[in-house]
Amino acid sequence: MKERRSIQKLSLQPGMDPSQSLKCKIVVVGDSQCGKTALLHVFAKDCFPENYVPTVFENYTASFEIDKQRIELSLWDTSGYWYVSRACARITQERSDLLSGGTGKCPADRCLRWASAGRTARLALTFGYVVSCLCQAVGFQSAVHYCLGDLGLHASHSCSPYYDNVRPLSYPDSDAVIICFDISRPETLDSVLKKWKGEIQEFCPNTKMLLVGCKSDLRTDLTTLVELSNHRQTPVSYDQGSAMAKQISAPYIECSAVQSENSVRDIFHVATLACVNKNNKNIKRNKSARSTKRISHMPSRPDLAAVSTDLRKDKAKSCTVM
Ligand SMILES: Nc1nc2c(ncn2[C@@H]2O[C@H](COP(=O)(O)OP(=O)(O)OP(=O)(O)O)[C@@H](O)[C@H]2O)c(=O)[nH]1
Repeated sequence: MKERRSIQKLSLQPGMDPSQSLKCKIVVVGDSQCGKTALLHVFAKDCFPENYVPTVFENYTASFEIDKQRIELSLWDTSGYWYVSRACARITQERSDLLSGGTGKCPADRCLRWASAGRTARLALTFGYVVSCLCQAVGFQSAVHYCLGDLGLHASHSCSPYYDNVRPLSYPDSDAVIICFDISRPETLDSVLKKWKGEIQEFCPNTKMLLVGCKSDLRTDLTTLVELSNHRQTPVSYDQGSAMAKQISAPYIECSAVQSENSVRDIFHVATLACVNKNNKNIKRNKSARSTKRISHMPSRPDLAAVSTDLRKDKAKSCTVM
């Protein structure tokens, strides 16, 4: 796991004691290719990643300064591949006809053979390739719909792929979880209820959630609009995102990692505030042992409580949240 550090834009105030800095752990989840890595990269590294590389795990560090208080952020990027083995198993079982003629020479056929052999982790990495082969057979939208379909409704942990076993390792001791979806792919918003809310409630039920609509620039992108309208779809509206956020009792924020660094900063600003407020509440509960199912140690951080009120004021100044 690589560690990246950035404090470029976030300097300590003169005279401030660095030992006073607070620590927050923020985990970022969401469907594959919805924009998690770009979000983190823009915030922590100040640049938009040019090439898409599927994430297994990445760990970033950055620091934030709010109202003269320095806050060290530990940022965890996770894999969005959760439906891979289900999708591929389903393709294997039901739709091998789509790939008929495959004698082992067709790459998709080989991928499916891997699936049959149970090499789901490896298969996950080639999932995009399977979809692209399906695209050739049945067209893009059908392939995507087929692979995503209503899998989430039926997904259970007993048949979850490799990444579903690995991702929960990120959750312990998290102060906030950012659930991302892609504004240009409505099905990724559906996954918030089908997948992410449940997973977070299982592994860290007391952790604050934030819902983030990524790629807001694509809401008005002509190609995106045409492609979606061909399938009688539209980009996710602000109101739809906001309604989902209400359902999961989370703040809602949108951003474009490609167009607006400020929108990305706002997200981490709000996430940091959520962490601080959460710890403040924990302290008020008299450091109660109401920790999560799999979190055995949640350090008490009285210093977080001290700045909580100021940070709330700061939030009001610079962020627009629900
Ligand atoms: N137009 C636009 N494209 C974006 C934005 N953010 C990310 N992308 C693109 O979306 C694709 C996926 O981005 P990632 O950040 O790697 O997605 P991810 O959620 O980390 O994906 P996994 O690692 O598979 O879970 C890449 O091709 C990015 O260039 C954005 O704000 N606007």
